[in-house]
Amino acid sequence: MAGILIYSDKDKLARELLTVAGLIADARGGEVKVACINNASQCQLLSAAGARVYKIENPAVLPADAANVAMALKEACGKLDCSIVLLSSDRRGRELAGRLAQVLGAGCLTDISAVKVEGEQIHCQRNALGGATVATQYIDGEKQVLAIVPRAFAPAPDRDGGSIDELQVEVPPSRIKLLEFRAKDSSSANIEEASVLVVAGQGLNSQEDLAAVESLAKKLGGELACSKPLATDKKWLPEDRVIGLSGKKCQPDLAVLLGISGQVQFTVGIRDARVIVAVNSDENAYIHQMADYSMVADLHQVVKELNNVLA
Ligand SMILES: Cc1cc2nc3c(=O)[nH]c(=O)nc-3n(C[C@H](O)[C@H](O)[C@H](O)COP(=O)(O)OP(=O)(O)OC[C@H]3O[C@@H](n4cnc5c(N)ncnc54)[C@H](O)[C@@H]3O)c2cc1C
Repeated sequence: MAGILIYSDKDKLARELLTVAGLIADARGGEVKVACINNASQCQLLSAAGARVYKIENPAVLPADAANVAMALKEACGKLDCSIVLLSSDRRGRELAGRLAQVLGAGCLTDISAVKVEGEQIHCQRNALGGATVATQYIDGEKQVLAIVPRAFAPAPDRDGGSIDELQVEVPPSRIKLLEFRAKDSSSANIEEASVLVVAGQGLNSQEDLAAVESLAKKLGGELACSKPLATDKKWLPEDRVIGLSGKKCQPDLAVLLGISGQVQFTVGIRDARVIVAVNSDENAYIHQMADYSMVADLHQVVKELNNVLA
C-alpha cells in the first residue's frame, strides 16, 4: 500500500494532519510520512510527535509560490511512494491542493471537516451548496489530495518513534520573485485557529461599540471576528476577520454571535463550532435556531454585563 504524505508550513496544522493521517493509515494501511520544506524547527517538532519526517532543504522552493511547492511535493510523492497527500485547508493550503492535484493527476477535495474510512474509500465530509448541507464524498482513484479544515482534528501528541531523513528535490525556478517579508500588523488575527470567537454583526450600533466587544473577546481568551458587511460595507474591521462563504471557516470551541441574523453565507463559516451562543433582539432571527444557547436581548446590554462579570 502506497504511503500518506502530509505537509503544512504551520506547525500546529501539521500536527492536526498527523492525527488524520494516523486514522487513515490505521484503517487502510500505508505508512505516514511528513514533508518539511526549509523548516528545521518543524522537523524537530514533528519527529517528536513520532512522525517519519523528510527534511527538504532547497532555497528554490518558495512557500509563497504554491506552484513551486506543488512541484516539490510531487517529487516527494514519487520518491517516497505516497499516493495520498494531506494538506491543511487554509488559504494557502487550498491553492496548493488544487495545484498539486493537477500536477499529480490526482482527485482533490478541500474544506474537509470529517473523515471516515470505508474499505478502501476515504469518505470526506464537507459543506456543500453554500453551506446549506453537508456532503459526504470520496475520490475514486488511488491518487488523492485531501485538504483538512484547521481545528477539525486534535493535534497529534508527542510520542516516541520519530525520525528525520534528508530528501533532495529539484524544482524549476519560481516565477515569483520575493521582494520582502513584512510582519503582520498588530490588528490582524488568525481567527481560524482561535478556540474562542466573539463575532460582531450588523446589530452593533457603531464602530465605537467594537471596543467593548473586543474586550469581551479578550476576557474569554479569544479573538474578535465579524460578519462580512462589518468589514466590506462599513469597513469597521479588516477582512481577515470575516467569517463565512467569502471569509473564513472556523471551528472554535465557543462562538458568541452578537447581532447576527444567520444568513447561510455567514453560518457556513461557523456551523462547526462546538458551542454557539447567539444574542439577537429579534426573536424570529434564524440564528436562534442554529445556536446551542440563544438570548433575545440587546447585544450592547449583554456585552456590558458580561464585561462587568468577567472583569
Ligand atoms: C456571494 C455572497 C457571499 C457572501 N459571503 C458572506 C460571508 O462570507 N460572510 C458573511 O457574514 N456574509 C456574507 N454574505 C452576506 C450575507 O448574505 C449577509 O448579508 C450577512 O451575513 C449579514 O450580516 P449580519 O447578520 O451581520 O447582518 P444582518 O443580516 O443585517 O443582521 C443583523 C442582525 O442584528 C440584529 N440586531 C439589530 N440590533 C440588535 C441589537 N441591538 N442587539 C441584538 N441584535 C440586534 C437584527 O435582528 C438582525 O438579525 C455574502 C453574500 C453573498 C451574496
